[in-house]
Amino acid sequence: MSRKSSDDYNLRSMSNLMGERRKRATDDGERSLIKAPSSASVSSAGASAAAPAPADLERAARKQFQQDVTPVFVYVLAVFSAIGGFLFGYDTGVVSGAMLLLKRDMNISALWQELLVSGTVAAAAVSALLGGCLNGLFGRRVCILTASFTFAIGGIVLGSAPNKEALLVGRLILGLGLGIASMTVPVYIAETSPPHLRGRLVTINTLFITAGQFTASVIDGAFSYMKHEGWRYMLGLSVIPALLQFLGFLFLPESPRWLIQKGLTQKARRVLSQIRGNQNIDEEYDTIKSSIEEEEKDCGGEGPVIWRMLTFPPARRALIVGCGLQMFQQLSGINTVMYYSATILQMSGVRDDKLAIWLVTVTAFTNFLFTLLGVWLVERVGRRKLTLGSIFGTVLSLCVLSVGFLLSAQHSPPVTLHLSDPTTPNSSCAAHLSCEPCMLDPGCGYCYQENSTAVFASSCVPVNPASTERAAWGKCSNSTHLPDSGIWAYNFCPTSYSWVVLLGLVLYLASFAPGMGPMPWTVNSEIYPLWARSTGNACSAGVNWTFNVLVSLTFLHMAQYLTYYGVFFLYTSLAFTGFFFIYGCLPETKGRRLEEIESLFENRLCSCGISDCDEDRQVEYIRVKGSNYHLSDNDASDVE
Ligand SMILES: O[C@H]1[C@H](O)[C@@H](O)[C@H](O)[C@@H](O)[C@H]1O
Repeated sequence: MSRKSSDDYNLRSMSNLMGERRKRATDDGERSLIKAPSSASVSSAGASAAAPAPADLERAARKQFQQDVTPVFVYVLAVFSAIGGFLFGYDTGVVSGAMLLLKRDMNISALWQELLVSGTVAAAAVSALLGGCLNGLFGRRVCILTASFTFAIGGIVLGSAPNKEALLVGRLILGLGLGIASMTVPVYIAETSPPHLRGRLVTINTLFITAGQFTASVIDGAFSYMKHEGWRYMLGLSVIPALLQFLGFLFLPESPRWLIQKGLTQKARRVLSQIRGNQNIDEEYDTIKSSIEEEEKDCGGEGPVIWRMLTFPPARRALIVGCGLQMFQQLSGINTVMYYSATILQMSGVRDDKLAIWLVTVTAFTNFLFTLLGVWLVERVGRRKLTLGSIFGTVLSLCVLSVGFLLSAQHSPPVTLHLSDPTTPNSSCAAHLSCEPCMLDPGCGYCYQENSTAVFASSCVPVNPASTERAAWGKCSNSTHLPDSGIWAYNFCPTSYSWVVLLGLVLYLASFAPGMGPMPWTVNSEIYPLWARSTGNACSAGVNWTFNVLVSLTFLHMAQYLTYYGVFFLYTSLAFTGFFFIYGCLPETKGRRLEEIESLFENRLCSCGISDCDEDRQVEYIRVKGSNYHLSDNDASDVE
């Protein structure tokens, strides 16, 4: 029934619109569009020479339809929801700067640092998975309220933490909020947006993630000047946006789709008309309702949702696409690149720590700017082309980064003075012959002086157990840089090829941020049928967080065995594999109603089969299935 009613809805809407359109066609371009038939359409429709092409009619009608349905409230919902994205970016980004101060104030060991950073991400992975059940049971609004409340509590615990144990508790609480927010917000935005804006509004959530990361880097920079306790402000400030979102959501409505699914139809009707402003919502409401009823009959049988998804081919294909996208997003190394951008900048000759912190702000801002480009592009070029173009650029820029690291390693400066270690005689540092192996050894660092000749012999010396910012002994052990002391390079090597790495970094952000950054979230919010949406998003968000923690935790260890360029070549090959996955599996979802998208995954060709997935084939497929805006020959005369 729903396919039929969905067609009726689309045809009726467009017929009405076309009628009105003719009356008030003032725009010359569009008037000629309606009047001028294409030869192809004439022959295909078998109509007279003056008849408009169905595709042209559809395009004009769709454009008008879209202009008619964009009330401001839709943007208000999206922005308040996307504060969840802001907190995601802020809380994951701020910790690197806070850690520098915490190391000083609380003398935190390397293990505890790792726990404080990765504990949050690991907790997010678990709570994203649990978030699926919570969403199904209590709805999107309650989940967003819970997440913002959790963020606020986490921020308060962190800001007032008396010791490292309390810090860990605060970071774990934050992680719980992060997981729920990351899977709920895109779903809520997608379910409340009109189809023609859905991609853009969901992508705003990722824009807010990058805005949160940028703000975190600014706050890190500003509070790094505080002698003591600056970390309290850095970690505690997230309470403000969390409370803002909490208060906002006390007044914002539940997703109408969830309400209909739960049988709360009167309320759903009220909410839908509130969201759509003064539009007539009858047809949209009927279409959603009948699709949900049909889905309920046709959703893979009995048992837990995840089991039904795995055994029902269209839902299983959607799940593979959704989780695959999130996995390849993280395997492309975004968080390693962001996290190590300070190191990359130090390689390029930035020696001043404070300046390096501020330059990280520039990296974060670049990420934000290019995500903004993604917001602009997503409804113009569509999800598929944007993601493919983005991952292709990401592969190329990862190649540039890897070559930069390779050249730097091959021209690594030598160790000219091999000192025997007075305090730790068994240290491996004395054995390293050049900076590269010395820097990759976690126990050692390279001590040198810029442009020095033999006067200042460069050496590989053990790191100070209390702080990686100094050597255990020798010229680089002094924190107050004396005129004859050296430069301490703990995780980088001086190189004249740093410009290649810097170029790679800029290209990477420019390619990754518009597509691979936001599209996995956007696509996941729209590809699952309603009965599987919470679970599908929970799984894919869980995959995102799991690979996030895996990639960040393994980077340094892998670099020890594979070197920096080895690891970046590995990311290159993983991203290259991702390109083929996306090429073969990702259908175009632009402009379709959520209820139509499921049918894209009924087609084996266009979802994880052979790579033949171009838009024309999809359009044809859906036309044959009779579930799209496309007009058949008869429909064209209806519109006339
Ligand atoms: O989409 C986001 C975004 O690209 C962020 O910059 C990144 O840190 C996240 O891990 C990712 O999920």
